[in-house]
Amino acid sequence: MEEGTSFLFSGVNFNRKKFATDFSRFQNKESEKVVEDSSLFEIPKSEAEVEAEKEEPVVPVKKRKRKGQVSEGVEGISVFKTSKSAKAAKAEKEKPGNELTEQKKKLNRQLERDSLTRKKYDIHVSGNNIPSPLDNFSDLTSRYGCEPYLLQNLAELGFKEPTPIQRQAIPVLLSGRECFACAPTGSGKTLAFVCPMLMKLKLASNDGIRAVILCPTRELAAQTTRECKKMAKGNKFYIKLMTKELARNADFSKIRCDILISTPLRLRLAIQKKKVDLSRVEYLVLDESDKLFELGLLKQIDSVVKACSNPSIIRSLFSATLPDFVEELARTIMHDAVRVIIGRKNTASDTIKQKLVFAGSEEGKLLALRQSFKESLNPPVLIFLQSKERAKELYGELLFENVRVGAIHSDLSQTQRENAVDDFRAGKTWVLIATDVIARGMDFKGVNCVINYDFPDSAAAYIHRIGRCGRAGRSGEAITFYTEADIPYLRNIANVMSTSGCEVPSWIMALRKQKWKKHRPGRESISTQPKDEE
Ligand SMILES: Nc1ncnc2c1ncn2[C@@H]1O[C@H](COP(=O)(O)OP(=O)(O)OP(=O)(O)O)[C@@H](O)[C@H]1O
Repeated sequence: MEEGTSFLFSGVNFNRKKFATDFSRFQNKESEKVVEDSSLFEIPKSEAEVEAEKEEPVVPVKKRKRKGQVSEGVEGISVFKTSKSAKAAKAEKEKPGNELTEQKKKLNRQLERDSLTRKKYDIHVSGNNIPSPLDNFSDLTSRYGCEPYLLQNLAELGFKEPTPIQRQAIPVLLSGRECFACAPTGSGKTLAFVCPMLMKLKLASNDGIRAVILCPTRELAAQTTRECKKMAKGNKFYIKLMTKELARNADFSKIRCDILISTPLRLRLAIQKKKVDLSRVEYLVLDESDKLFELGLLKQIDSVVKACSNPSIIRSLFSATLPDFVEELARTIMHDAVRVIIGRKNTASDTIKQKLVFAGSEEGKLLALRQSFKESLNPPVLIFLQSKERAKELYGELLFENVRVGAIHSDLSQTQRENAVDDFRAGKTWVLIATDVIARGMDFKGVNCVINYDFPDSAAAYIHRIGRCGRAGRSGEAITFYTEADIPYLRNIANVMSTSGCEVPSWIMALRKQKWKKHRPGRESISTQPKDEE
């Protein structure tokens, strides 16, 4: 099917042989018509159906049994029905009664422990037979045979304890389950998908690309590549970042590559040129998945997912914001996926102090910014604007102040963009003026303050922008300027603020909630020049 007309993931083949038992079950049900092309779509079950299934003995089919799959951790009583073959269940029945009771008791104790751990770390899960969360990183060895190099790298990075998303998402992925995960910004999602990936791949091989990570921007792809390399230190994996040059000219059949990290556009280009074979990919991650599922990127994602045709692939979606439509879309393509949510969905990190400031006008914003710099400039500071034109204007205004300022937006060359990020990371610049190009995923250590000079164009954009500070448990401050034009959308941001425990004036909470389409009002240019001189 040509990409232009395909619906997302419709190119993934239904493996009838592999799912023969399931398929025959569908065929037997007169009430359910199976449409061949939609076989991968998971139709949500009604409560009655779920209840009925509880009563019936479940056909013991293991759909995605993989080597080394561990199922010691379970969610709900269904484990007695689903995780054992009929033969094993019969044998178990024949065991002396007390042994069976002991096993059940043990299992129940484990379930209780899992549930307490999840409660403690605010982990919310749904799905069948969910593996137990990790108590600590050494569980990776005792439960999954993790190689020492990985634990050593974790220790060298100073990671003593897994973060909540790591506690649950790592065992899910290691058990061969697909997963969609939502956890706050700066909560360690990268390691949550990189660690199981390295453990699954075990060693470098000549088999071609076995893992793909897709990121929405080049900067994030480059950062993820660096993180992967850090975690893989001591193992000889070939980890490649898809550059423009590689996407255009490289023949991947001639390049050793175990793990490929790319933006969707570049990978699609390589696929179209038939220079990359993704049929052996065992592990696919869509990072910042809600961004990837936005209209502009959907076609590119579609072609990548189709090209990853290995039927036993494990796909996972990670983001700090997971709108319902992405979940719904994901459900239709993922098989027996586990959903892992940390805290409440679509909330900001609670370590960020958030503030709304009425700036009145564009001129007011500039005055407020200068004032705040004068009173307390606490670098590093990130300032977000709604367009590259406005980012350039503000850069021009601040350049001659006594502040070391940098800028990043899509009009800069690749090298200039890299330099802007590197200089900010190295502390050469104190203030980085940016568009949303770095709003997601970028991990700048120790950003103290994020200023939304221009009001964000969605609640998700707000959460990601301010999430550049307050990472990995550190505190941070987020200031959002607003003008009259932004007032209709204030309530949406106020909701995010109050959910994460920040105070919001009651008049804002009393505003009507708006259905929010992208909000990018025309704004006066940023300038201190009196208007008649312009
Ligand atoms: N177990 C851990 N202990 C301490 N720090 C950790 C741990 N895991 C990750 N980190 C650190 O936390 C920071 C944030 O991690 P990461 O960039 O993966 O966050 P994220 O959840 O992907 O954020 P975003 O939603 O913004 O993409 C990084 O600096 C990372 O090194």
